Amino acid sequence: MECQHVSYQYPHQAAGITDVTGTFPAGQVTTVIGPNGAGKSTVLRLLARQLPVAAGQITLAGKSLGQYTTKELAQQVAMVAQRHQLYDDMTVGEIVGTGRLPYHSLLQTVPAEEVAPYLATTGLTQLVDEHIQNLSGGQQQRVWLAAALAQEPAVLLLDEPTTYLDVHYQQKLMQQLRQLATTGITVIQVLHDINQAFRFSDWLWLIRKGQLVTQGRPDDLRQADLLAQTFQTPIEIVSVPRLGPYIVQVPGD
Ligand SMILES: Nc1ncnc2c1ncn2[C@@H]1O[C@H](COP(=O)(O)OP(=O)(O)OP(=O)(O)O)[C@@H](O)[C@H]1O
Repeated sequence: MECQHVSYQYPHQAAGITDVTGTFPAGQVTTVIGPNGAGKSTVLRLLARQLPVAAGQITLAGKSLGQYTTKELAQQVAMVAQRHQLYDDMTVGEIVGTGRLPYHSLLQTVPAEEVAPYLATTGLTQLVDEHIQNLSGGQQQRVWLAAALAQEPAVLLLDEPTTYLDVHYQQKLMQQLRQLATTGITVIQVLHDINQAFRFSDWLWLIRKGQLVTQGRPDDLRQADLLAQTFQTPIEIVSVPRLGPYIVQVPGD
């Protein structure tokens, strides 16, 4: 997936993103990082075509995103959003089944066996008949992930997917996303934990004030000055035994 000179402004707002050109390498995990309000979620929403590009273009497999039909796009791109509508009266199995809808006609019900593998990979098999409102925030987050995986997308977008997860599931999710990428899925996520971003990504986007500061491999972008400038806070890179380089925020003068 690629952005070429992409701009977007929210109606009646100065905010948005400006002239963003960059790539999301296929079959790799790209993480978008940057301060609050930098435009990270806006980028994801443009990639999911939830917002229209105002200038420039986004391409997927060489074809402009605007040229995909809604159904084609739903088969190609899945999004795990930051906030979700809650379907209180739906069970876990039913919600995960919604991910299969782009592959069925409207009147068809989704067979349970189609949903089972995605429940299994997200550890939800035992909760299949549970109503979503009875689940914890972290369990609900896994339901949305399972629904997105059930879409069998070429591109998986995740906006702060670790927010409701405890450290165990955060780690598990990061490993799972890497595993998914090895199967050819292009993973694009927004994370706030910089160290997690550097550790579990193949490619990074640094965004600030609606602009792409730079993109590159984690090893090339692990520079204290660059990160300090992007986040406007003093940063040092220290070495932690068994973990390697670790980015820490240090008190300013
Ligand atoms: N629906 C909206 N209408 C108007 N302005 C918006 C809307 N959504 C976001 N913005 C503005 O656009 C800018 C970028 O927002 P965005 O949510 O993309 O940032 P972000 O980097 O994801 O932030 P955060 O880290 O806080 O989630 C911000 O200034 C925000 O106030």
